[in-house]
Amino acid sequence: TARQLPPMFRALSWTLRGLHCSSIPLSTRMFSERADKSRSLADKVAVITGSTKGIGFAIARHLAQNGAHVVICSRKQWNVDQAVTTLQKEGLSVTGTVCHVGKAEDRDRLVAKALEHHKGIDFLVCVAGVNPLVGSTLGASEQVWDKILGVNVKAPALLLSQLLPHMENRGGGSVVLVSSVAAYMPISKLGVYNTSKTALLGLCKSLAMELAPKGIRVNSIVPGLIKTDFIQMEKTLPYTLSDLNKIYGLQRLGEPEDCAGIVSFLCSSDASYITGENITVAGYSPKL
Ligand SMILES: NC(=O)c1ccc[n+]([C@@H]2O[C@H](COP(=O)([O-])OP(=O)(O)OC[C@H]3O[C@@H](n4cnc5c(N)ncnc54)[C@H](O)[C@@H]3O)[C@@H](O)[C@H]2O)c1
Repeated sequence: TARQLPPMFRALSWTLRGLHCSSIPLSTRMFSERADKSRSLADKVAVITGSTKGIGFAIARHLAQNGAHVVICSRKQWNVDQAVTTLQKEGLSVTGTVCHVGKAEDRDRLVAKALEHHKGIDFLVCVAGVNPLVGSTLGASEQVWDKILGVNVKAPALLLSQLLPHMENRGGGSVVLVSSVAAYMPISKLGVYNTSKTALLGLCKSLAMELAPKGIRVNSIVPGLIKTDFIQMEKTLPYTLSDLNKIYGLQRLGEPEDCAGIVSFLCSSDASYITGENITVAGYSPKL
């Protein structure tokens, strides 16, 4: 296989392989070839929740371009199939399964799917998040509290506890949680969601401390406003882009890809001495 060749021939082999993939768009091929040569995540297995679109999908693509085998998931089979097909057509090593992260049986299925590949798991990236409520915090029903805290906070911890033995088998690993600037700077009418994202910052610190002796690093990213379907509901809030530009230094909303490179880095050995950090990806705000 290409991996058994000396480095110079290996690089040539990847290039030739890329050139033969004529169905893959040139821009994607050039990017994949560039990523293939470094292959910083080669032979690693990554599980990414909520990864069939938006931030999760961008992270899945980036980790796979860096050589990882990526297992994607979300709640609908059709979305999983579509995302897997898109990434496989780009020559990436990706499989997927349906998983509602709040359901124990779905998490079991996700773990089993991930173990099909290398009999071990190296990375967990928890992206799946919900916000069914725009309204007053104290007006939120118990059902709403349970749903938001269940999916956004409890599920990452429960899924990690299921994956942990398989990460330990690999001698360590990296976990990345996805919080939000709402954790630091509450967004009005999203009180329960804000609270869930603040809880994730604490979860990150606690897990980092508990898992450090096992060589498992836990960090979180803290995105600002990123252009995905998730912020459609923000249309109901009293913000315009120019309001936001007063808050965000780089004068633009983020793209899902803005969150992907940092996750790849946090998974890689370049970040081997970084754990328990909450890293803001929000175009700079003096208010954070
Ligand atoms: N877009 C932003 O501005 C922004 C900012 C800060 C944080 N975030 C966080 O980023 C994460 C991803 O959001 P996005 O903007 O990419 O949204 P998105 O709606 O584009 O993607 C969310 C993904 O999560 C999946 N998902 C939702 N509930 C799930 C569940 N119970 N089980 C499994 N999958 C589930 C969806 O199917 C989808 O694939 C969320 O946790 C969100 O809180 C988003």
